[in-house]
Amino acid sequence: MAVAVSVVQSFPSQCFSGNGLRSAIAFEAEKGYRNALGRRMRFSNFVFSKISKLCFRSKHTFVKDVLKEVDSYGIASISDQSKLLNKVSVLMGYDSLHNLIENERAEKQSGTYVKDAENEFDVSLACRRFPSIILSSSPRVELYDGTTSFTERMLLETQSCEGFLSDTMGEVQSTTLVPVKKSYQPVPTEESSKKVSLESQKDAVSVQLSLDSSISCIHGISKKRCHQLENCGFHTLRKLLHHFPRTYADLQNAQIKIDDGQYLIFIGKVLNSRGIKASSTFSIFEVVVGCEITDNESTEHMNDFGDSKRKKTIYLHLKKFFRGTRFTSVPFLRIVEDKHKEGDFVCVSGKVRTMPSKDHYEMREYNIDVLKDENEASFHAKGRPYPIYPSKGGLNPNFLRDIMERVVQVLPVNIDPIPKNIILDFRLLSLQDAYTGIHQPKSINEADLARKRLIFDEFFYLQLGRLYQMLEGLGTQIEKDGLLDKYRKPESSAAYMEEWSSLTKKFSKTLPYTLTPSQLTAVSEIIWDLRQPVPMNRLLQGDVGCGKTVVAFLACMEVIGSGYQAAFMVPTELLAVQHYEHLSNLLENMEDFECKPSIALLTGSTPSKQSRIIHKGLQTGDISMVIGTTSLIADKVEFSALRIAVVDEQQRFGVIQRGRFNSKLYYTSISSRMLATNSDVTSKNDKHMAPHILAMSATPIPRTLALALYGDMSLTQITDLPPGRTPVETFIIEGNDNGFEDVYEMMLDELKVGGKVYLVYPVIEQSEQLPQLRAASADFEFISNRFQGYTCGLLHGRMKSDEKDEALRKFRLGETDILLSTQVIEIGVDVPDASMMVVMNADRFGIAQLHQLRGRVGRGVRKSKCILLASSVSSLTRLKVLGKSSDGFYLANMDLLLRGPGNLLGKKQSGHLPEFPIARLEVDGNILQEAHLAALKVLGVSHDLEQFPLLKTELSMRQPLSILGD
Ligand SMILES: Nc1ncnc2c1ncn2[C@@H]1O[C@H](COP(=O)(O)OP(=O)(O)OP(=O)(O)O)[C@@H](O)[C@H]1O
Repeated sequence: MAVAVSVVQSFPSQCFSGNGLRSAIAFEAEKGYRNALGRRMRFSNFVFSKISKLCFRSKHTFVKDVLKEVDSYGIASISDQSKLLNKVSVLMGYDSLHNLIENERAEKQSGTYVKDAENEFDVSLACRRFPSIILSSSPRVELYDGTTSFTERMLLETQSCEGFLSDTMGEVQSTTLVPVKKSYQPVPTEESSKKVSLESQKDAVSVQLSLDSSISCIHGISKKRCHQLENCGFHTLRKLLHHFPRTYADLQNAQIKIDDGQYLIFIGKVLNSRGIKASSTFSIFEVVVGCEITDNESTEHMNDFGDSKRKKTIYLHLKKFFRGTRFTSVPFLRIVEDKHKEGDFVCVSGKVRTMPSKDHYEMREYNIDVLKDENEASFHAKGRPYPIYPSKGGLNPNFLRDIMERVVQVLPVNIDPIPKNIILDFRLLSLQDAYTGIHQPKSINEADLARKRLIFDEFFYLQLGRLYQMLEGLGTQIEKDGLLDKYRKPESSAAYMEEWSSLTKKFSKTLPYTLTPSQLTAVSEIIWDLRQPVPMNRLLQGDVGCGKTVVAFLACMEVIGSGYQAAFMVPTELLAVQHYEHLSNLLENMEDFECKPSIALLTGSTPSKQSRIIHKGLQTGDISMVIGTTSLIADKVEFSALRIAVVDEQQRFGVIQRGRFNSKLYYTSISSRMLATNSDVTSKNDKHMAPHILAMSATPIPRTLALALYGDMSLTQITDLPPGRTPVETFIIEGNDNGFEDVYEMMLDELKVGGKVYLVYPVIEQSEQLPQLRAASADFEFISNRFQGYTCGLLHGRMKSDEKDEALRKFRLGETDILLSTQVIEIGVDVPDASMMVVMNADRFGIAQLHQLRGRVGRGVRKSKCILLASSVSSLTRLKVLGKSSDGFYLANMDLLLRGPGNLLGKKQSGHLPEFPIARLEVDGNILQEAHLAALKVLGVSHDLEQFPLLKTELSMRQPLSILGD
């Protein structure tokens, strides 16, 4: 008997459910036995092949025995043949051979017979054939004769309903992880069955299960389901568990008015339950729950006692559908019926669907909890968050919820790689609790805590990985400790350095203005960093026009003063030329001719002969500083001693491009060529070192984002603007006929008093697809005619670089009064006396982008204005934020919140932003900071993570370690 028991459990009927086999057996039993030997042999071969093909554990003793018997079927006696067919029928989920034959007949007669795998019974058809129980109008459907056969009892012994019920739409495939019960036990109640199976699973699996175990080890999952999950990319438990709920339905306690599709929670009594065998492979389970609901708000129907609450009873029809012959067996249907007995007090939550009969509602996605007594109701009535998963590959949401529940229940406790003290210090949930809390929360608070822990993990491993790689690149323990210290206290990581090199001092004297306090602090911080034994990796941020360029120039002078070289990389040729001219002008004013550094401009448009000369000069060290575009990082550009690389508008470059400078190493022992310096930059050790990197960002990046993008960068911020700047007056106007007329009037007024106007367009040419967009080229003639007596210029990305330079030069020199441009001027263009900007179709630009554009005016002492023309009334609201604030950090934060990091950073940069499946940078900044601290803490204890092998493994699982900058 024990053998039979284990077999029933281990070899699900699904393996034998093909109608072909059933028909063959039915035919053989009815017509066969007396068949000719050859025919019987053919039948036995057929059965043999079916069983061996379908049964995944054909080595099991019982199956081996069955196969042996099948093999000798052709020569067996009639009674043995009959016994064997009976055995195979039972294995197929039928009560007996007789039952199999009946089913075959019934299905053929009812016309529901479909060949083999096509035997899919339509749910709606089944529902029509077996309408819901409408109390008092239809009696309880009795489908069974009430006798429980021996085989049924066997099934009762070996299967708790739980396995079946949770795999609502699939058949069960047992795994070795579940212990087989050897002796008869009473049918367990729901509570006890759950407990026993959970504990035993846990014990059994804890040794073997890990987050990266295959999903096939989930108890009771069918092969079909397994494939389905794998096709959706859920190959491991981790992958599956990381399919997080999109949201949680806020289960409301049901009120008098119930709308279709609402997620509600009800307390009520089971009035009826039934299991229906709709076909040989399809069954329906229905529970009817009667709930009394009150209307707390209504005061209309006062009763005799002055009770203002209206009450009524509604009926919930909870339905589940099962596919597979095993689920149509009498014992199974009995068990599911008995799970919810008449009179049971239950709490039901889920999505309601209205039914044609008044006050009757159907629920197909639901949770049901049997309550001990009425006292428990108040606890449940508070509502449990109901996870709603993002759809994936057409997976049934109920199935997803069920499978998550099962996985969560068997997760071992010891899966957490993060050390216990970090968990305690940062008040985190354990990983196991976090997975439970996110998929099966008892309250929203629990879901929040779980979410926090999982977000923490996303950030933590990112920070840990980055810091780990940086530490690996450093030689000594002191350097490593120094680096960690630096990141531990970012605010005090740079000391104020008053002592500048003589070249830096001389250069600062050539400036036509005095540096603002914030510029001074920034220069000093950078100079301090330049003198550290580790390469600097610093991000210089500041609002538009705050004067970052000069700070970077001063940093370059500091290294040039000690005999090293500097490179200044910008994203456009326009900007390279502008910076080159700016620096050349400043250097011209320098009195001491002797120490004047030689500078060069290298862009894609530099003639090749001149490029060769520049390459040579950089190689020999004759050129101290080069300004250029990405041509600077070309392999053929070799430096004699590159000590600092400034990357302006660094968000326009990828990590790889920035990282390329790291390969341009220099030897720290190089002798100082500029003897005038008294700085102490050079180290005594003769070793090579990567250059210092000073990145500059014009789009202020919120601290959170900066940390996520460049967790390895120190931050310097310029917080004030040069004196004399008046805030740009911003107008937000709807771009209709009247709006344009007003704007043209304002432009005329500005031009009359000698102002210069930028007109910014979203596109160069008019497009048929987007006729509402104003185009720069198309408008040129119109604007020229409209503003006769004033000259117009055109600037856009499709022009040749010398044409662009020329257009900008003319505008700067006042040869043109109006510059029609696209967003090419957004970055870095500096024409201090430009006093007005009009942005057409301003809603096409992001808030941070508009702030950048607006920053092109108001860069001098002239009072400036910026007019944002909205394409429609609806877009006015979003733009109004620019009218209210001129703080770039605030606006960047707003943009981050409104449009997310991808849009704020632009395509290129956001491509380098790691993916965070659950975290949202715009709101989870504080968790990122904590994760950063935690990573520092861990690495502080063990630089190479040798003391935390689990963390190291997890880290390499999550992000294969790669060399920085590549
Ligand atoms: N301390 C200062 N006092 C007066 N003017 C200054 C000062 N510092 C810089 N400037 C001037 O302010 C203008 C803007 O400076 P700069 O181009 O360096 O700004 P930026 O921060 O790079 O701005 P953007 O991000 O818009 O490119 C320049 O014309 C520069 O000469």
